[in-house]
Amino acid sequence: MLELQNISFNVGPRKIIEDISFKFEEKKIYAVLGNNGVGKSTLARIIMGLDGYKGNHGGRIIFNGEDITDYSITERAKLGITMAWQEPVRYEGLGVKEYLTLGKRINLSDAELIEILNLVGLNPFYLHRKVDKTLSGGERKRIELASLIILKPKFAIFDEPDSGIDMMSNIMIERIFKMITSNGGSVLSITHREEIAEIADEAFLICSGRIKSQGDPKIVSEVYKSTCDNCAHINVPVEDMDNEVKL
Ligand SMILES: Nc1ncnc2c1ncn2[C@@H]1O[C@H](COP(=O)(O)OP(=O)(O)OP(=O)(O)O)[C@@H](O)[C@H]1O
Repeated sequence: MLELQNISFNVGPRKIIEDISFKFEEKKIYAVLGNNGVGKSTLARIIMGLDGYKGNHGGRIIFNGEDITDYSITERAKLGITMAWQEPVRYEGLGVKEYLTLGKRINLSDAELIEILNLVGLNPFYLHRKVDKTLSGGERKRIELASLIILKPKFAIFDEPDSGIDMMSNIMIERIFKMITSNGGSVLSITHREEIAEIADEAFLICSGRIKSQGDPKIVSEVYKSTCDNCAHINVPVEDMDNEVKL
């Protein structure tokens, strides 16, 4: 469904991502694990086609048989490739209901909207709030999650899905992911938390820009715990690892 072919990404002489290939299948949940600075978010930005991360990774990205390597972020969004952004909510001042239904362009009843608000941990009262500065950061993020679910993405990336949100239980995160897969999408969740990775159907572990382990999330999570805690490879450029340079 979405295939990464030989993706590499350098910043100056430093290799951030080193020849990553991976096939994501339809309606599945994936998790990427890895310590700080190993290249997880960089990979997400490459998939999204963000400025500075498009056309300079040497590989190809294929989505449902279409080569989207040179597509802009907007063209990818039109195909349903999306990301839960860290700095959510763009339309200040709109009512939550208008915001979630894109100004009523998406036809959803109040009952359906309330069900989605409930899924992200907000009570029905929020339907009558405004998307403005009176919302807390966590509330904004939950509303952004609700809007992402409503858009029925084909490929949704969550960078630390619970960041900035208290009381976002694993069960809640799992329900959000499963709602997306039941609508026909796939999920890629970037996380440090093994228990969130274990929600996935398949996980992979990145170490210094390379896939170090992939497969059953419980096994990948074990590899993560046993080899990445206190790892000296955090932020070490790949070429240094190759030369076994000690920090
Ligand atoms: N455009 C860029 N310019 C300079 N350095 C970059 C750029 N993009 C990524 N990096 C560097 O690449 C490395 C990997 O960054 P990335 O954000 O992908 O890490 P991560 O695995 O997501 O880490 P974290 O868990 O801390 O979010 C970091 O050292 C980062 O500073």
